[in-house]
Amino acid sequence: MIEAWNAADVRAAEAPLLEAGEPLMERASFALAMQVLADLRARRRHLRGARVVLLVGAGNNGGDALHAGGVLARRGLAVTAVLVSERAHTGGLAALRSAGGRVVELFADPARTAAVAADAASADVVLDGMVGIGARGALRGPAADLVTALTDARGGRRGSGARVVAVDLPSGIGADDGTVDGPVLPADRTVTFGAAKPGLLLPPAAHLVGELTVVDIGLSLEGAPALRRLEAVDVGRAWPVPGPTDQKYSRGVVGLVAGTSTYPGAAVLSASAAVRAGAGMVRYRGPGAVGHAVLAARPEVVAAPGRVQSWVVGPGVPPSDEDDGQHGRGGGGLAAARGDLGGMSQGATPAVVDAGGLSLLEPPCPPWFVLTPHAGELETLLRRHGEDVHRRDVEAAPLRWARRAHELTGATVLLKGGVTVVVGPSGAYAQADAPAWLSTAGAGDVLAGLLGAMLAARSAEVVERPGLAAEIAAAAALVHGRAAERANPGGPVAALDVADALPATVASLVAQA
Ligand SMILES: NC(=O)C1=CN([C@@H]2O[C@H](COP(=O)(O)OP(=O)(O)OC[C@H]3O[C@@H](n4cnc5c(N)ncnc54)[C@H](O)[C@@H]3O)[C@@H](O)[C@H]2O)[C@@H](O)CC1
Ligand SMILES: Nc1ncnc2c1ncn2[C@@H]1O[C@H](COP(=O)(O)OP(=O)(O)O)[C@@H](O)[C@H]1O
Ligand SMILES: [K+]
Repeated sequence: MIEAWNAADVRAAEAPLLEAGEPLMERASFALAMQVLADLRARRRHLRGARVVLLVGAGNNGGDALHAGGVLARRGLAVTAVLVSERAHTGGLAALRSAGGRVVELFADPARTAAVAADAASADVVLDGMVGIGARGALRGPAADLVTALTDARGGRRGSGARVVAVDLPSGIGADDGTVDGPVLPADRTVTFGAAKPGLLLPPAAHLVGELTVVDIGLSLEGAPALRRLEAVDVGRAWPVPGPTDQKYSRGVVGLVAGTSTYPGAAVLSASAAVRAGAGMVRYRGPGAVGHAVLAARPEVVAAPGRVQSWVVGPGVPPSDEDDGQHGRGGGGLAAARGDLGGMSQGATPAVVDAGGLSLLEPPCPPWFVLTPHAGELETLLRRHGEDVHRRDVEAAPLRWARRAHELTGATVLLKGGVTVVVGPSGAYAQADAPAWLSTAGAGDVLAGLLGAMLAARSAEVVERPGLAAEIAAAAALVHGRAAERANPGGPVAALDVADALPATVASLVAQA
């Protein structure tokens, strides 16, 4: 698991060590230099003569870059520091100069910005040390102009020309929330110190981080992290592997309220995913014609009422304001979902509430209800609660708005997207496991069925431990993303293929753990 800590927590953990005279900056910058050397060795035969440009701001982030530059210059690399501010870390500057590094005072001669950017773009490595966790707001002044010019000089493409290594974080991102309010230089790698910061894991900033390296500088961080990211081993270890005394009811029954005559496919996809994820049983409850389609695809599904350990409500059910009255026919669709959800809020059965189910919610909900909106659906849900928010706001600050939805409803919220953000009563997760190929119709229905099966398997525990639903939801996002990758590595996937890849994906996660 990757744990990410807010800037204030990192500073608080640094303070006593700095007071005790621990050389934190030396540790950080040495590790940074070693990472740069390792990356260079992988790309060229000789290090001598490789060109490194440091972009250096006024604070300790610039100090890290300058000290690392000193280490690299001593190894024979040609290092140039570009100062974007009048002030620069004194010790770092002295270290670089004594190692033979050059210094360009860009702040004193802004007309040179384009030329400096062109030179940096053709170097082997650019270290972005303009600001770290001490930044206030978007980059401004010469730093902002240099980033804009350098992004132009690289043709806007990451991976072309100089390799960009961000020091602690790509300068200008919101360290705690991943917001991007101005120019930011996209990194190929980010070397972060002490602990990951939430902004490195959250979109939109997460897309500018590249490969993430966390350097241990000896901080002891206390309390709960601001954000977590599950890794394969966490999910494999927690997977409910059946034992010799298990039977279908102990493994969990998923009740599926999904699909209408207009959208029967969603029910098929959710049912397939729940069956393929190892549910003990899947019960379908919905319009008869849809039930026939579900049974034709998955004969394992049972269309009779009975015991249920988790509900999945809403895939393929249009929101209530689109309901034209036909969806309630045949004892299924919206009418069934509405009746079921009302009863479920009172009971103690976990539920996944997706798509049209979201419009039926009547908060307060228990934390074992997991809402699974995409950004557009979250906009609708939040606006119904009086928030003046648009989809673009949700996309610009997903953790903030997922958290708001959790506060407003009481439910656990899984916000779908390229990075899936989950917020529950004891913390938040950000999962980035899925290839972009997964953004295809029906993928969300598969996630709903998969999550339903995972909640059903640990139904009683999910109700007892308020934070568990979020952990399971984050795990479902990981499994979903990995199944998409497994279904067709590097290429397009269809939603049903993702469901079909679940058994092998789960087997490999369990085997690795
Ligand atoms: N305290 C320490 O000894 C350690 C600090 N570390 C480094 O120190 C960094 C934090 O250092 P600081 O607290 O000095 O802060 P930063 O270096 O992140 O930035 C602060 C400086 O940047 C300028 N600035 C702020 N916002 C700006 C903006 N929007 N546009 C342009 N310039 C802006 C201000 O002049 C300010 O002095 C961490 O990110 C990390 O890289 C690491 O070396 C670990 C140890
Ligand atoms: N750019 C992306 N990269 C990776 N996964 C994505 C991306 N965009 C969306 N997804 C994932 O694809 C799925 C789409 O779900 P959803 O929007 O509900 O589609 P549908 O309603 O058609 O099933 C979600 O699991 C989401 O997290
Ligand atoms: K930086």
